Amino acid sequence: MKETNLPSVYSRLLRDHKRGYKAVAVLVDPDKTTEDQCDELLTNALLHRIDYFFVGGSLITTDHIHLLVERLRKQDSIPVLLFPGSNLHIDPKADAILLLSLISGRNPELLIGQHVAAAPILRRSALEVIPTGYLLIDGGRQSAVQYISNTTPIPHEKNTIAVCTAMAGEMLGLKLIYLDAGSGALRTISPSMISAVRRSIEVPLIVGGGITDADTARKLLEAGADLVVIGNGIEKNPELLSEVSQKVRAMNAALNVHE
Ligand SMILES: CC(C)=CCC/C(C)=C/CC/C(C)=C/CC/C(C)=C/COP(=O)(O)OP(=O)(O)O
Ligand SMILES: O=P(O)(O)OC[C@@H](O)CO
Ligand SMILES: [Mg+2]
Repeated sequence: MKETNLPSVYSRLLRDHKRGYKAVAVLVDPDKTTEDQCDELLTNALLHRIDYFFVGGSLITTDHIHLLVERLRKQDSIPVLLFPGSNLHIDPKADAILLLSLISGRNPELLIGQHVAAAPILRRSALEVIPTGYLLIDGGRQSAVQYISNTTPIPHEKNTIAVCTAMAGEMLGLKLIYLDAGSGALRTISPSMISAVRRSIEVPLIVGGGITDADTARKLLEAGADLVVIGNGIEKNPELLSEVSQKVRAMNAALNVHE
């Protein structure tokens, strides 16, 4: 791992969860981001004090994930986390990897199979591995993850299924729960599902999919998410980054929780 003054990524997530700090991650899709766009995004993210970069996609067809990770890691304050669609998306230069297990689905390859193949590579790397229970929730249209993973998302309004799945993931030892409505979702995860899951687990909770305005980000964080992830929304409207950051910083200030 790079020499840095930051605590490890997971201890930062856990500490922030315990003190009620609300955070924002920008999802960088290697297929949709040129090197110039990446530099611009980095400048913007530093200016507006975004908390994390997630790098990944369900399918990556270009080969510059390594270049992007390298560029994003030219700074020390925003950790770069791999958000992999498969075990082909491992870059040893990132700070950490969300080792996703797709626990809402019943595809053994994405529950444990790919992890077996990835294990020796991860062990040899200096990447911080964060075991993550990944739940795909219906977001109103078929997402890339749903198609690629060949799994059925949890229905939008079935909070109990999401709660029991998240609890089982936590009991199995997963250190984060990620509720994803899918990239470009027409509707985000509902605040009621977020609060129900929040009340049932102790580990930090990540929520993403279909967030296109700052007020929605605020509502999902208020419902109990610790961290919201935004990809398409910022790709389509770069101003959203500063809007969300302002809103979330105001929330943290009102809660008297400091960066
Ligand atoms: C064992 C390792 C290293 C990896 C396995 C990873 C697993 C189990 C993944 C689960 C399912 C999956 C395909 C998740 C991908 C999540 C992701 C990176 C989504 C980002 O959005 P896209 O789906 O690429 O959206 P766009 O269509 O907007 O590009
Ligand atoms: O691109 P969006 O819709 O913001 O989704 C982000 C992420 O949660 C998808 O896996
Ligand atoms: Mg993608």
